[in-house]
Amino acid sequence: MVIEYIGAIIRSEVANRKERLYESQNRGVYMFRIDNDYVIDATIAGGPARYINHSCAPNCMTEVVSVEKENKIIISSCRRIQRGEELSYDYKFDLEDDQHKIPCHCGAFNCRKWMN
Ligand SMILES: C[S@@+](CC[C@H](N)C(=O)[O-])C[C@H]1O[C@@H](n2cnc3c(N)ncnc32)[C@H](O)[C@@H]1O
Repeated sequence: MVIEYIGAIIRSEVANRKERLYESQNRGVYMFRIDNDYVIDATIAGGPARYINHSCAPNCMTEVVSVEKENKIIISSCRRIQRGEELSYDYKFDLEDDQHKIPCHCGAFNCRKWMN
C-alpha cells in the first residue's frame, strides 16, 4: 500500500451538488467515486492522495476495501517505483461524448489521449 485516499464519504447526489458549488467558488474539485452511490470528497478535508494524477500507464492501482463496514480507497503500487518518480493511477473515468472529453497529458507510450 502506498497511501489511502481520505476525505468525507458522501452520497452521489450530494457530490453533484458540492461539485457545482466548488466550481462556482473556483475551487479545484477533488473527488473519488467509490461506487454508484458514494463518493469520497477530498476537496475540503483530503490528504495528499488527492493530488495524484491519471496515467494510461500508471505505477499504482486503486481498490475499494471494507474496513469495519466502511469503504476505503487504497492506492497500491502495481510495479516497482523509482525514487522521485511521480505516482499515478488510471482514473477509469466513464467514456464521454466529444463535447465532454478531457485531454490526457500523461505522456505514456500507450496514452489513450483522453481521460474519458
Ligand atoms: C485529482 S486532480 C489531480 C491533481 C491535479 N493535477 C492538481 O494539481 O490539483 C485531477 C485533475 O488533474 C488533472 N489531471 C490529472 N491527470 C491528468 C492527465 N493525465 N492529463 C491531464 N490532466 C490531468 C485534470 O484536470 C483532473 O481533473
